[in-house]
Amino acid sequence: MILASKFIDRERELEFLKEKYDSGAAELIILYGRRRVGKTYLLQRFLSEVNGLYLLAEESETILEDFSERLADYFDDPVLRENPLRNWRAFFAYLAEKSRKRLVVVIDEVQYIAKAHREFLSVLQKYWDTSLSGTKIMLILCGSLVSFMEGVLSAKSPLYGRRTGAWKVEEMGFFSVRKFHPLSLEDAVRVYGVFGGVPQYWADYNPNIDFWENLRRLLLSKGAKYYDEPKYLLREELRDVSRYFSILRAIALGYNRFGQIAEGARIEKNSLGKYLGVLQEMGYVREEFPVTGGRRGIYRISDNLFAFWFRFVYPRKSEIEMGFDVVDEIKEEFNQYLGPVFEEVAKQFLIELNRAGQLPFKFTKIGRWWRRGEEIDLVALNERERKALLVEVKWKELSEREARGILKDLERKAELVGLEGWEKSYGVVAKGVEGKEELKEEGFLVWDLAEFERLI
Ligand SMILES: Nc1ncnc2c1ncn2[C@@H]1O[C@H](COP(=O)(O)OP(=O)(O)OP(=O)(O)O)[C@@H](O)[C@H]1O
Repeated sequence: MILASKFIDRERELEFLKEKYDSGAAELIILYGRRRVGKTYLLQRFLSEVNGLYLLAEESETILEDFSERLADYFDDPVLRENPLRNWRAFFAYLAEKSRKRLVVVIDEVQYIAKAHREFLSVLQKYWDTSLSGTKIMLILCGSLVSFMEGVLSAKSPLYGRRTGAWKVEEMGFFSVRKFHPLSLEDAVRVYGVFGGVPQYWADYNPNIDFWENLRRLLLSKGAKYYDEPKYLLREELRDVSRYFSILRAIALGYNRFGQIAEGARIEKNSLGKYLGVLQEMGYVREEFPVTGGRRGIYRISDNLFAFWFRFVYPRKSEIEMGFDVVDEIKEEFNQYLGPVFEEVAKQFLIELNRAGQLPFKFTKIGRWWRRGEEIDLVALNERERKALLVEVKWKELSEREARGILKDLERKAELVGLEGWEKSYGVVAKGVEGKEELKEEGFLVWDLAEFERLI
């Protein structure tokens, strides 16, 4: 694979890999994460720095023959070329033999091997214990089936206790994916709302054409590359997706509490927990609690593409199939959809400011707060210093009057949070805020998109 010149972020991941490399000792690393999140790209980048062997398992009957060929090429071994490895024992024995010096071997899409060759992991375990662990190999197993990979990490797996490191590659944050294209911040928020922090989608986004035209081409027409993406991703991991579909659809429509979801998705309460657990493990759903604590959380779709798709695409599939353009219909609700998306972006923004020491105090916790119909978009706390920052987030241009109204209401709501005796600061984040400077002079914190721009 040829690396495009632009490589964005992933510093912590690269550092993790390099540290393991520098140990010089045998390392068995598990690297995993959602499809299209950039695992292969990261590993290719790492390999371009340290040199090593990249083996991609394909869904084929001839994985071992293919790997033999790759090994024969890499080590320029004519004997191996003539006599391909016959089983996984021979494969690991060969790697052990070659690992007297530091040798990095990446096996990508490892789930395909484990599916076709059930003995793969236990043979690896045996060879790890008897020989590989005493060599200088750095073996990286990479996979995109999150449920499978978490199984590999679990106590029941043959590799339990052997692995020397594991890393789940997560989506990128807004301020990272933003670097893909020179978009206005407003457009970047819209793209983030649809594609989240998944690099592959951003790489496919064309900044030279209009946002909605991009969606038509990538998502909103039959046969488009991501037209059926969530269905495809779920089907890869799960046998029967229908119940998961109902649950995701219910959450996307705004049924967030456990009981509401059961009702909306028409699923018995006593089996809903299991399904939600699986969706959480795969990273498509998360449970959120008020920042000040609470036993009962609300559920949200944590993958923006899923949130967008289940809200806007799935219910319009028959229109799209018939070739209708659904953009105008989606436009009507899209701004409202972006509300929570912008809250998430604002949260990441505050985290960046916090890291840079640009807030009145360092917070150690941030999240939403709600109780009995009242809610505050972002509450950042330092419990030891008893300091709190309370922030409302609005995806719109605010007049000074509106901003004042919001801040006043925030002061009222702050009384309900239970922060008596705490030092409190109040703030607002919006697309734009009229009278920003006056409000700041009065001690409020005010950020708009122009301030975001300064951070980047
Ligand atoms: N750090 C990055 N910087 C710039 N572009 C990236 C980065 N990571 C990923 N990409 C883009 O996203 C694409 C998909 O990444 P990659 O193939 O590594 O994903 P993956 O997690 O291996 O996916 P899959 O599991 O579906 O194979 C890359 O081809 C590249 O265009």
